[in-house]
Amino acid sequence: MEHDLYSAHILIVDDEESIRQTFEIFLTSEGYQFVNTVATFDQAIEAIKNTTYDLIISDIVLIGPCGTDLLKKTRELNIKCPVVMITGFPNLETATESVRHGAFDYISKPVNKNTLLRFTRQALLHWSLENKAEGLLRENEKFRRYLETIFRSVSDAIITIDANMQIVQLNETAEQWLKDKGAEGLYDLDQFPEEVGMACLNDARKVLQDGTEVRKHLIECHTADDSTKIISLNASPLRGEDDEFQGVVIVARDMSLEEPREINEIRNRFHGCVGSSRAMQEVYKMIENIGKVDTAVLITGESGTGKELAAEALHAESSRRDKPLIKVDCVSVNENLLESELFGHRKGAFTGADRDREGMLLQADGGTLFLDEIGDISPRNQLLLLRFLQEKTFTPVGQDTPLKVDVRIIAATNVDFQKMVSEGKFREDLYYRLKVIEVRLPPLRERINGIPLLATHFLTIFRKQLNKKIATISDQALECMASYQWPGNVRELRHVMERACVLCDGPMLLVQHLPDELQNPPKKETVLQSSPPFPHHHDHPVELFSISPHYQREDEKIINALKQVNGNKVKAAKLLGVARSTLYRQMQRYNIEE
Ligand SMILES: Nc1ncnc2c1ncn2[C@@H]1O[C@H](COP(=O)(O)OP(=O)(O)OP(=O)(O)O)[C@@H](O)[C@H]1O
Repeated sequence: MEHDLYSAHILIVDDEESIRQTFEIFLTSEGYQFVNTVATFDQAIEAIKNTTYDLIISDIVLIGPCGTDLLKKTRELNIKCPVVMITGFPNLETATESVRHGAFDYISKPVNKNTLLRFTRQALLHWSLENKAEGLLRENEKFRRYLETIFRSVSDAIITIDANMQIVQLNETAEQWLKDKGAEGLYDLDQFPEEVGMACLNDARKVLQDGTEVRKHLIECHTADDSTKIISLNASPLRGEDDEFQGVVIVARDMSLEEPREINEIRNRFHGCVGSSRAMQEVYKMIENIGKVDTAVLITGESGTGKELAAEALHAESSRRDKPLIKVDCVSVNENLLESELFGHRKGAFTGADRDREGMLLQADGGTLFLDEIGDISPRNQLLLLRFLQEKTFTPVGQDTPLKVDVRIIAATNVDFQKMVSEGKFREDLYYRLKVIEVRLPPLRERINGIPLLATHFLTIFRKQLNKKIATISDQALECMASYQWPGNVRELRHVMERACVLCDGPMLLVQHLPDELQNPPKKETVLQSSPPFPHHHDHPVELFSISPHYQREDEKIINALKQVNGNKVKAAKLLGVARSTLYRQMQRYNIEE
């Protein structure tokens, strides 16, 4: 903020040269970088038209039209920056009058340095706060429009009812459900098919009484053409700012339109993503919903969690799917070249620019631009990107006129953005603009239920690639995968599976084919390995190390095997299906005597 104040543009208007000079010196010596001075009303108007000023300081008395005329003219030109008047004693009346006309304040002559600096600072602080408030308003408006788009575009009927059971709002789908349209804009629950109207009324009353939601109320609805529809209703209380009850929102879904998978709800794949964990179901649903709207999206998640795959899925879910998806890895492009890479350049714009170059934004016109590792871009590129998001226009390096394109931006990062913003490394305004919609990809350790499916997916890929006959993965190997922390996430799992497939020559992928760090998970987690790690239903967190009577403890298993073969470790290892080295390690770990 302090820093911004000094880069403000200040215009001094005074017909006395000595005053102009003194004011300019006072301000520039304080650190203000852009101070311009003019002598007359006409010169001031000319200056205002050429430059956007943040503050105008004008003498009331000028040769020709006066300072108050200048004030009025600026307002006519829709310039809202603060105007401070300078006045001599006889003109005090005019000065107070000008404040009534919208001047920020006035200073009486003679003006000393401290007074000038104090007024300048106050006016600029006020202006900066006002701009910030306006920015927030604009953000709010954008968010409102975004919600409205969703409200309009969803295929569920959304009905809002006030505390008197009167409909206050319907979305388009709900309007289509009305059997009798009635007078424009006036709706009643009676206008819906009878069963729907009644169910809405009853659910709304229940919400009103208990103050809690009614979820998945399934009703039959008999239509005019004698078919039966199944409608699922959800009713939630609508509360105002101070939590007081304002009504009920009912979301009704025609289940007969649903694809069977949505009733069943678990999806194992979504575009290129594989994963059945609950966390990934949320991600799929989110991508499906936001694919349809055009807002910028920020994908966050640790390295290797599938951010690029998510961006591809988002593009495929959008109406832009037949247009290009252009990907830029912001860290792999040289910082200085990124600007021309994104925005393009004209021949001769810089040394080495020997011909015009079309930037990625232009290539993505009509489609999507995926900016990977956006946290790493320079402040200048952050600014240019912000401008593009605000205005949808950009200017290639070395060109005067801006170009307009229709491109959706999807950005991804694996760094803690909020921290970068608070450390001043990333622009807050750009951050907020990007994060209106955020898709967070959970790290692999938070979705261990999905590991068997992913591992099998990679097994299928590499088995084919390497021409192997590996049919499956042992439960113990899966247990090791479940208790590992996966710093490299799915990418690391992919590598682990590739390596294991190379090493494995039998029909089953075993613990011995896994890297050491997976075979030896941290001590506390290896005390017991008993129940199978993955229950058949995927939607409950897995209890990895509970004791089950059907499974022997690992140390007992080893002792028994050793007993059976009279302590012969080669034979015992074979019996247990592990490498001899693994057996030695396990014996050490469990303190089993030779
Ligand atoms: N859900 C998934 N299903 C199948 N493969 C996946 C999944 N998630 C990630 N992968 C695979 O893991 C690797 C890394 O994925 P991706 O490049 O999308 O991750 P990222 O989050 O963009 O990584 P980084 O932050 O390092 O750029 C790729 O080979 C990708 O195909």
